[in-house]
Amino acid sequence: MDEKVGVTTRSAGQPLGVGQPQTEDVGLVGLADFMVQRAAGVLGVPSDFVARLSVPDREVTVHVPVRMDNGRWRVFKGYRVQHCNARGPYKGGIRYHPEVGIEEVRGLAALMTWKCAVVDVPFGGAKGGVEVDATELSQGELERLTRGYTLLMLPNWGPQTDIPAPDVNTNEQIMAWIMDTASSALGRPVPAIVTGKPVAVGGTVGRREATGRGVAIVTMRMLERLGWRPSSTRLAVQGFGNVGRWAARILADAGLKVEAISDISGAVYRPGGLDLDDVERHLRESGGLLATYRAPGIQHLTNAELLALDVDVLIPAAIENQITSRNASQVRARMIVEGANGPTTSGAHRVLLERGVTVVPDILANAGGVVVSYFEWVQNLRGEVWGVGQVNERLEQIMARAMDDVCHTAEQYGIDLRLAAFVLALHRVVESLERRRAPVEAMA
Ligand SMILES: NC(=O)c1ccc[n+]([C@@H]2O[C@H](COP(=O)([O-])OP(=O)(O)OC[C@H]3O[C@@H](n4cnc5c(N)ncnc54)[C@H](O)[C@@H]3O)[C@@H](O)[C@H]2O)c1
Repeated sequence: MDEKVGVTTRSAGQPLGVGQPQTEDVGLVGLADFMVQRAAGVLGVPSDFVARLSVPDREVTVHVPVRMDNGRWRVFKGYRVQHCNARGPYKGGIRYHPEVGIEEVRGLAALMTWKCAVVDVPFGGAKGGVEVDATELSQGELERLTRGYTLLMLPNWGPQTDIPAPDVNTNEQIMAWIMDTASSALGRPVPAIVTGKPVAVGGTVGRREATGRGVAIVTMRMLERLGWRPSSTRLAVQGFGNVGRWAARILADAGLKVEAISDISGAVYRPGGLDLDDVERHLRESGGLLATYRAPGIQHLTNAELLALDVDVLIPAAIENQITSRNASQVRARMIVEGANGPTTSGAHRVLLERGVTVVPDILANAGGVVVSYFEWVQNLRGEVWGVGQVNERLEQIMARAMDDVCHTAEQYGIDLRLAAFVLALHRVVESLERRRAPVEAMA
């Protein structure tokens, strides 16, 4: 998945950037708005330019009629927001959620612009959503909804225009339906119109683990910068899903001691390190949750206790708003790598910085998914099929370079890594807009 849900503090109709956070605990989108404003201050970007970037290029609302299994029609509301394509085609996931709304989609579309710019892939930012509780639909209804939404959005999508991907409650199969619907409508195969597809229909190897691998790459890079030895670094990971599981596994393979992991049922902790193979075996065989895992030396904790464990690195990789101004002072890790989107609120971030904790921000740390989406798009456009070694090697190069760029920006301006990531992203977007519209004398 490319992106997942966040919270916004904007009120209806209010553009991005106007609603500066007033409260201590502003989450994902509100915090991003605020960071863009601050980044503009650091770079001296004029307010009219920021205002221009505070609203999306295009917002499309569609009403998708779907014949339900009982023969009756239902109409679902769907959105696509295209924020900015200064650096390349719009790119961003589609989420199916009953509470998805235009404001949330608008905020997340802008975040994609910044995320793609931080890792320097040639995409702009977009996001889509359909107001639906996907668990209430049969597979047939879900397929008809997806095909209907795709047909209505097709005038705005295309390999060089806007390329959707999975997000909350959408998956590889839904991307395959999108690709199939677009290809049928256009009369030719267009795999590059969507990423996150199954490998059998033009998806790429390495996509599933890409975000967790990216988290692991930036973590290792940061350890190197700080001079910490992997073998004496203790790690706790909140969330053992797509992102957390892969990050934990790859970092354990790199020699770190993964002492605690958690899922929605709670956390398991073993000082000295968990046997992740044994945990995986348990999850596979029981089809269950971590709360039922038993092994010698294992302690069961709550998620809140995991966040406060005495470890060196904490990777929150579950959901947003986990580290807030209420619990930030209890965090004992010296480094936080944000695998999830928006796990740290604005108030918490301030507390952590005051305490000298290094926070590797989400728009950098979890960008591995969109980087490998970019690889999928490139393979589709060129008719190539890359091996897993090539995908992982190029992912490593891009994530490591982005980490270095963000650290360099932080040093250059004497700012924290989150602000540095936004400064870098804003700089890249503004530069591309300016060069595209530069007057003749700027070419000298
Ligand atoms: N999957 C991606 O490619 C990707 C890309 C970028 C960002 N992200 C972000 O990473 C985070 C995790 O995504 P994922 O794809 O791994 O999701 P997932 O659904 O695969 O896994 C989520 C994990 O978090 C746990 N969890 C859920 N609610 C929890 C709670 N209240 N407390 C503690 N644990 C809880 C779940 O049990 C599960 O282990 C999200 O914030 C998502 O937006 C994911």
